[in-house]
Amino acid sequence: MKVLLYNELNPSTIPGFSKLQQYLEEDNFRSAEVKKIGENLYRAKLNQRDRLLFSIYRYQEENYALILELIKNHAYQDSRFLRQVSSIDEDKIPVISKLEEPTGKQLVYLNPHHNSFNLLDKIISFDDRQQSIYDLHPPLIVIGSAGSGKTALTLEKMKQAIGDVLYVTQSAYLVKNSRDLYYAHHYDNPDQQIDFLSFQEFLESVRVPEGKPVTFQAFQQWFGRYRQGPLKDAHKLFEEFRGVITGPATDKSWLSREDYLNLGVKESIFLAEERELVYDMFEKYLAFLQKEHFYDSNIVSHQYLQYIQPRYDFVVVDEVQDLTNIQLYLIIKSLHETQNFILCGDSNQIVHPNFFSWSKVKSLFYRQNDLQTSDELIRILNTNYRNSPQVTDIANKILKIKNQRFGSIDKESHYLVESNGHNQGEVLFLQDTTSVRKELDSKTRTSTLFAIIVMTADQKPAAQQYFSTPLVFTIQEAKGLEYENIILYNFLSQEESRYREISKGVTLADLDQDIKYARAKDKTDKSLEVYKFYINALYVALTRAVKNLYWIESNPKQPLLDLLGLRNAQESLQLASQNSSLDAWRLEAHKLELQGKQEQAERIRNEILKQKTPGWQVITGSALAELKQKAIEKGDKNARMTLLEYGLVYEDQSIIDSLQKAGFKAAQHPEKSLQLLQQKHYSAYSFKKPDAVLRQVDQYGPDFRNIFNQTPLMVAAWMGNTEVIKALIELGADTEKVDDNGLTPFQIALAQTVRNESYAKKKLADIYEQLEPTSMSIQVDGRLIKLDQHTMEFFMLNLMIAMSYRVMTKKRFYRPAGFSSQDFIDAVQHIPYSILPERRKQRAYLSSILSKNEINKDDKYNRKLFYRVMRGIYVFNPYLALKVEGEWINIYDLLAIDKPVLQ
Ligand SMILES: Nc1ncnc2c1ncn2[C@@H]1O[C@H](COP(=O)(O)OP(=O)(O)OP(=O)(O)O)[C@@H](O)[C@H]1O
Repeated sequence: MKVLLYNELNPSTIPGFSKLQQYLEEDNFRSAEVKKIGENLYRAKLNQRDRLLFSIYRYQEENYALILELIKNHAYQDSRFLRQVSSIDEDKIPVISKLEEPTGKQLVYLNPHHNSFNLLDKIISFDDRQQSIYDLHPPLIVIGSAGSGKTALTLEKMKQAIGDVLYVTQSAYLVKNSRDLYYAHHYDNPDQQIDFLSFQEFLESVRVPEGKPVTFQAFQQWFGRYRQGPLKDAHKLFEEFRGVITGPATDKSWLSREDYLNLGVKESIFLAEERELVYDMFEKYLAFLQKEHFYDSNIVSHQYLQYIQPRYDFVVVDEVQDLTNIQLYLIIKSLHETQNFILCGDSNQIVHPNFFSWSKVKSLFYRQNDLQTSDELIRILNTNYRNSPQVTDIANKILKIKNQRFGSIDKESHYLVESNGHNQGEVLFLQDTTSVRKELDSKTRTSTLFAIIVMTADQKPAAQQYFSTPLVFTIQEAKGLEYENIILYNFLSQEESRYREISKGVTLADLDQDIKYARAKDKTDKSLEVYKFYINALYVALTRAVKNLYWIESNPKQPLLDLLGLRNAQESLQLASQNSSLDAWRLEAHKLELQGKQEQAERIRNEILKQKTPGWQVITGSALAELKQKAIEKGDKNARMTLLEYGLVYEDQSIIDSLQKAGFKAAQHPEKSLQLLQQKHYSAYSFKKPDAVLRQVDQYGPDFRNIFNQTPLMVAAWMGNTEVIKALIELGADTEKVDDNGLTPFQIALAQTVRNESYAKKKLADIYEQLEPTSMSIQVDGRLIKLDQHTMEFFMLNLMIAMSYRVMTKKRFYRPAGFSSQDFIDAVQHIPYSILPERRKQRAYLSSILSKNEINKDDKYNRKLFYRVMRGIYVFNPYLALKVEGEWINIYDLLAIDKPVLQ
């Protein structure tokens, strides 16, 4: 077999590597002393002490050994790839003499010219073009179609950066995805400090703006009042405000009326005669923002130019085409050295007319600095790793038509795409007949692998009339999604005249030629921007299909379809029935929710999962106040029992005390009552098998609240039920919800760890990673800081929250109450090595984190988490706020503990 090396490894630092390499190449497993120690994980022996860890993959009928890691001195516990394997007794594992059969693990692509590979969530071998970009120094602009590896490449490139690094993009979903890819397989780089932020978070990290960001939904609601006027299209107006009036200028918050009226025909989506009215509306919009406490991120970006300080050594901006000039400008201002950036994006994917062009981006940078010439700055990726060649072929034809008809928007936006071809599929062109619709609907309605895309929200009802799947998207919603199969429903027939206009004058012979850089044929065409939207929309819609495209049109005889080679529409089709499990649907709902696609997620929950709202009353807020009154003042026995249970669940001593005082007997024996409580309410969580809990989840969804306002994940964490936790996480249970004590499931598990040695030793290692949120958003000095899960500050803050109730209560007689290093030492003593290595449990280390993050300490990385009340005693910074379920809340209010007064 061939041997490839992970790019982070240096063979010259691996003792005896060449000998071992030779053994592996000769398939001589015996001499290499290969042993299988995990799922597709093998170790080979370098010498008495050191081991090499590798995986075996196949590519084009050949086996490859992919060397992942050097294990020094038997220290398997430090391995990035073996975290879940608690201990390895090498002597008990037999040596494999040869590889028995093909491993079945296939690589998508392998570059024959390289003997190393990169790794994110999966193995990546860069193609030549990717590799050449990977080898370049910033500044760089990476342009490429959807699925060409822009994100993968830039993330790998980011690993080379040193110092303070920012990854920023518009979509919060993409941020989370990229962060998870970056740290996949426990990647760790001590030379960098990275912020993964959405643009909104980036703004908040400069200063948390007052109010909430204005959303299209809020805008649309407000605009509804003006529907009677001549301007009818809320979306178009919103785009004009954001993309034209507030977005482009960097020297003012918005264009004056005069500037706006004087814009050229290609700089606005409204006709000259409409602009007065548009500007009138814009002024009303400004008043609306102020009155309703919304903010427009463009306007705020401009205001923030006065506050922004250089603080990053390296910046990556992903999907840059979704940002406006002023937003990008603000980001650049956060760099110490202007050239240390990578931008990536794809202007063919713009489905809102924001007048983005690469030349504008370039000129923004040139104004900043004398950067290199444009050709050096921009690199284009053109192999597509996502779509089938059949889909890519149609996508390329669309790019050619766009180029022929409108010329190149700029030199950088015209390129064709090659398919990597590992996914084969087909494009089916269908007539919009009853039989086609029925066949498609009946065979795909319960499949998560089929989605329908229409152009606008107005067209959704027509599609929904015939297709009952919840997965119906407008083009705006479909951006960034991908499905194995896409159904395009009357995409052209609904807008026939526009698409006729788009294909006007383009001939089949034109499409035979290669794409070339050219100006538009008709330079005075006023509607270029509008048409660009339609052609981009089509491009985005069909490139959502990973494999197959089902293209249905009521009028299949259209010039554009002709050009695409779609001529004889089938009037019927036969499909095999496609069904997805309920679990697959649950995951789909979860994924869509994370991406902000509430409508489809709700429909899945209501129509497919048939989730119900629980019939019981949840005790929280006013219901708790009523219960207290009924129990204590009115002496109602049932109420007393329920209140006692509530008090026990939340360890609320004041409730238990008051019930004792009121003479309620059960309150005299809390231990016994706790046992009874568990039997009564948590029996489903006491079985190893998760079935009983999952039956409830089937009914109410994974995040329903029980009567004590706990989600299933909180209870499972409390009980330490590993299997239930795993099952819930697989179904997408939310790790960031909080209970009435303000604790997340992760903090509940930490609290149990502190109080229970066996929980710490036996349970925690299995559930820790599942429960741990990827980050925690805190606000200090009016700025957002995102504490990533792998920082010690994240751990200490969560632990302190988990202990707060007990420590603050236990010590309430000592003044002042607070945490000492000893509290932390006690708390972490039984935590397994895989979670917290010994060096991080040392007093000196724990004290250093406390003191480094004390509000008055002068340290660049001071997160100002703690306030020192006296020597060695710390409490939370009284001004610290946490983002809980989207809202900022002061930590003392969240945990309902007394706030200290600052000296
Ligand atoms: N050389 C490669 N070998 C194998 N897989 C690759 C390679 N390059 C990229 N991929 C894979 O292709 C998929 C698409 O890559 P990525 O998400 O980085 O594309 P993108 O250009 O950022 O797409 P989009 O614009 O849709 O976000 C990913 O799963 C990535 O791992």
